[in-house]
Amino acid sequence: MISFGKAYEAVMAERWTLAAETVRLDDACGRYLAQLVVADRPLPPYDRATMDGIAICHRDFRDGHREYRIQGMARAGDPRHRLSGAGNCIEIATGAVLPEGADTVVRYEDLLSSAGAFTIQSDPSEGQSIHPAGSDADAGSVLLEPGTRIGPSEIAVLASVGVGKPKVYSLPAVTLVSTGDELVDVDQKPEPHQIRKSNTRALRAALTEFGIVPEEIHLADDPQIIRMELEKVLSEPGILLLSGGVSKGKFDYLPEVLEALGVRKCFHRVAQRPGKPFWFGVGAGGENLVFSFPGNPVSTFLSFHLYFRDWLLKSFGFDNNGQQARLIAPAENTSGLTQFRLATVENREGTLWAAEVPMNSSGDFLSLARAEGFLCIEPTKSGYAKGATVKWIPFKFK
Ligand SMILES: Nc1nc2c(c(=O)[nH]1)N[C@H]1C(S)=C(S)[C@@H](COP(=O)(O)OP(=O)(O)OC[C@H]3O[C@@H](n4cnc5c(N)ncnc54)[C@H](O)[C@@H]3O)O[C@H]1N2
Ligand code: MOO
Repeated sequence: MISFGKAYEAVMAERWTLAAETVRLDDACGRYLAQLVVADRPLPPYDRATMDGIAICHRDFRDGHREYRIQGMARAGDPRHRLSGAGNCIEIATGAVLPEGADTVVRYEDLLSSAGAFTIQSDPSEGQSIHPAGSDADAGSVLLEPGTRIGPSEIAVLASVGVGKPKVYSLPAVTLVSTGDELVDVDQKPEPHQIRKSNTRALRAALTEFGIVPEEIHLADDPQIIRMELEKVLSEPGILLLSGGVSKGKFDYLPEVLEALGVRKCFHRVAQRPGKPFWFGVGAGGENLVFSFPGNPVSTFLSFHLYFRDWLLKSFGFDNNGQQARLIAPAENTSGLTQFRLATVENREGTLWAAEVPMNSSGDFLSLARAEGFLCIEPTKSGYAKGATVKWIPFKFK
């Protein structure tokens, strides 16, 4: 059995080379950029009016002009207009190009309208209500770095500079494997001695965060079938996420079958609770990583977030190991195992404060729905005072 720290390091040390592919912009949300994105022109590309009103030359105002004759109307989408002659103005819409010869915009609220003219009733400053060309970014400047997670705001940036098919990191092929003769599908009515599969459903849902659509198989508790099915999955590169069948039961065949199929065991059993029987290995040629999670629902769920999610983020270039929370109440852990305890958090002035959520056992998946993440409580003789800072593994995001 190895320590949690060593197990975590061993998983994170596994490198996975991510290829790149292009996707449609509308399919890019949640993916990770594999290219540099630069401004194709200054942003904004022209001096842009930020108010509806009139465009004037401020010198005219300084020279004492208060009434301005309307020379025309600049709408958003019009080519640049030209303002000429002292005491003239051009009406302008928000988003329109500032006319040549104008340097200031005065909003309608500060104007008195009369036939063919506007009178300024405020004291405008030179250059007001203009978003100057290039003030957000110069042409050629870097807007997004490779490794950036593409969210709605990054989509806006990509769209604005004309990247309609961004290059993103390819997603690893993932196969979800459920094991056990007691399991039936969600749409089946379980016999009294059966339960519905929930682990694979939860992991499939968790994978949507990354846009990963996994393959799925179920293995009956039969070593021959397990071997045959896993051999097929291992013949293609990819990640296997298994749940169940790795502890010490008479029907827990996975560790021996995986090794017989040439998957090198990196470790089996971690000094942690839940999740102790976790088995992790690397397939021949390094083309498969096998995360064989303990079957108890909380163990599978925790192990996925603790190991697989951080490993995947690391493959995209992120170190996700730094999240912390402070304990609302004192805690103890003299078990000698790293304990992961369910909790909810409250953000108080930028600091997360965590309150533990009771859990009956690692079979109590209902408790997951009441919590927002796991606290990592390392074993210690001295205990944790109220306010102590510990590692925090969130799985719900407000
Ligand atoms: N003698 C020992 N027994 C056990 C030990 C041990 O160290 N010595 N460890 C215990 C711990 S800790 C855990 S966790 C479990 C893990 O066992 P397995 O990984 O072999 O998992 P299973 O026995 O197949 O299943 C455990 C439990 O979870 C349910 N399960 C499994 N898959 C699903 C699924 N897809 N959806 C919903 N529920 C699932 C399964 O029905 C079992 O109730 O071993 C302890 N035993
Ligand atoms: O991993 Mo087991 O979950 O400690 O119950």
